[in-house]
Amino acid sequence: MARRPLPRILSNGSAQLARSRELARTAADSATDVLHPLITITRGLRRLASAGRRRWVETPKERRGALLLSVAAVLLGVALAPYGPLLAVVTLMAAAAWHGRDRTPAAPAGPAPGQLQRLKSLYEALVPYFSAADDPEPLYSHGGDWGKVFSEYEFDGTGRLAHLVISYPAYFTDAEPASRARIEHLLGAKCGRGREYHFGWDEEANQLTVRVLAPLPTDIAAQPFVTAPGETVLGFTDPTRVQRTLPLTHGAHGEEQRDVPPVVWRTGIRSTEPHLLAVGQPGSGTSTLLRSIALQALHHGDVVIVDGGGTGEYACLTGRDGVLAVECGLTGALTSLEWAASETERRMAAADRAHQAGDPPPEDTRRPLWLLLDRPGVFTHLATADDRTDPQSLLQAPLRHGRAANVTVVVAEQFDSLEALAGPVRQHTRARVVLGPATTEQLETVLGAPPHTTPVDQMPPGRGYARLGTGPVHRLQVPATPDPYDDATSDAHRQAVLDLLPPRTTPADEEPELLETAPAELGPVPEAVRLDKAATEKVAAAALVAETDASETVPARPAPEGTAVAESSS
Ligand SMILES: Nc1ncnc2c1ncn2[C@@H]1O[C@H](COP(=O)(O)OP(=O)(O)OP(=O)(O)O)[C@@H](O)[C@H]1O
Repeated sequence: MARRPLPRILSNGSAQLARSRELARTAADSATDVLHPLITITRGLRRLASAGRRRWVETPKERRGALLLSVAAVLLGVALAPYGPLLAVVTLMAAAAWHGRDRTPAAPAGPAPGQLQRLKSLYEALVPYFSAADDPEPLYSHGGDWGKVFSEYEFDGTGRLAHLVISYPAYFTDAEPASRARIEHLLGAKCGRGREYHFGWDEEANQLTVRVLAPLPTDIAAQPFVTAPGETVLGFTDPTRVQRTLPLTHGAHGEEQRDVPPVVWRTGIRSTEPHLLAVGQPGSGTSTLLRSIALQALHHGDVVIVDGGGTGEYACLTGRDGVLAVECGLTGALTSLEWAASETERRMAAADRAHQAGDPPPEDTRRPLWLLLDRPGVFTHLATADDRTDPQSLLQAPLRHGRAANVTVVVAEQFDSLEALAGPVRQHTRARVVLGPATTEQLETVLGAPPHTTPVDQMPPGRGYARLGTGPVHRLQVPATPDPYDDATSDAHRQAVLDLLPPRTTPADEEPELLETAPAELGPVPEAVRLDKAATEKVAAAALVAETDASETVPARPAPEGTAVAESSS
């Protein structure tokens, strides 16, 4: 069947439309030019008329007669004088043209004097970095033309630069992090401290775009986030790199709503960063991050918490549905992690058997299990002193096989104990978070790349950076998820956390005896899934390992020690 051509209006309609639009615009511009004097005179007449009306209204009633008489006398004089009416019309038109002129002040043609001074001094500061002695046509030279290199600039209400596009010579080594860092440091200082700047290097066009970033919101408290299973919200960031937004409530009583771009971490079978490491100075908010992750994880999975800090920051989770253990001592930590290691192996073996039989993985291998370790370095030191097993050595199986077995490991550690982290922990935690104040070197060591933003002078708690695998470095603000048992916690935040806690399944006073059982929906609790501090699980796990011959599913190959953190995340 022959194809019929489209009607001309459809085939080249958009070109015609554009042409007609252009014609209409030209006609409108010409008409405005021609009619401009008429428009001015009309506007002037209107202004004169309203001035006359105002004068009439302001004149006291007893004097209005005299005023009317004098106007009539003037009109009569004009009418009788030779060329009077003509002269009167010309005078009126001239007065209307004068009063009708456009009085909006013309926009300044360039920067204001203060702004000009800022641009000039910024240009001068960049000269040593962007010039070379043997450059025959230097783009930057002392006393040179700043207009050639600052193609766009914008100032904020306080007169400080808010946006700037800088051209630089092609020979500048913009691929070298050290060269970039020098320029970014200089611009951060010259454009005004106390703000965060984003630097966009366009290596192809030899252009650097500097943007001032708004502070991240600190008023977002813990709340149910609209995410899919397997997604965890680490915190919030700015919209420059993240397209997705989450609808959130905020404000003192959660009365306001807004959409905020989140940093979402995906875990489970398809995750490329199945485990996370969070690092910070003391008090930077890493425990809060772990609490926030635990509350989200409990929607779909079970959680084991090992708290090396020992300050009881996770007490609110003890005995809750899905919380298998909250351990603050070395013995308990070892017991729980031994169980977690054997549970990982059990899941692997069960899934393997199902694969070989051509069946889907059994239900009890699919429920996510989360191992949250806060400051495991403390237990490592204790174990070394007492010549006992390092709890971190028990993480090998969960770290190596966690993705397939639906076991996720999250470790929080302080900067000064980073060397206490075992090799496998550094190697397998490819999702990274740094909270609180940190030097560029520290950020690079943990994240594997420097952030494209300048550091903040005053870091609020829970502020930092996140990087998932080899992705971009995001600014991060963790939602406020404080310990509800802390006296310093505000009522609104306490209530927000309490609302998210699952119901208690174990009376608190039974905790020391029996920590937790597996959730009811898994059916009868298999021996290996019971976490009983009286060491029942050790026996059960040992029996299970013997039964499934774990050496087949979990290679006993020791993890490479001493892997640099930077290497593992880049
Ligand atoms: N995202 C956040 N929003 C608001 N406040 C926070 C946030 N994160 C932490 N804080 C507050 O900062 C303080 C320290 O937090 P947190 O205990 O989590 O820090 P930490 O890094 O675990 O320190 P430490 O190991 O010394 O306990 C707490 O008072 C906490 O409420």
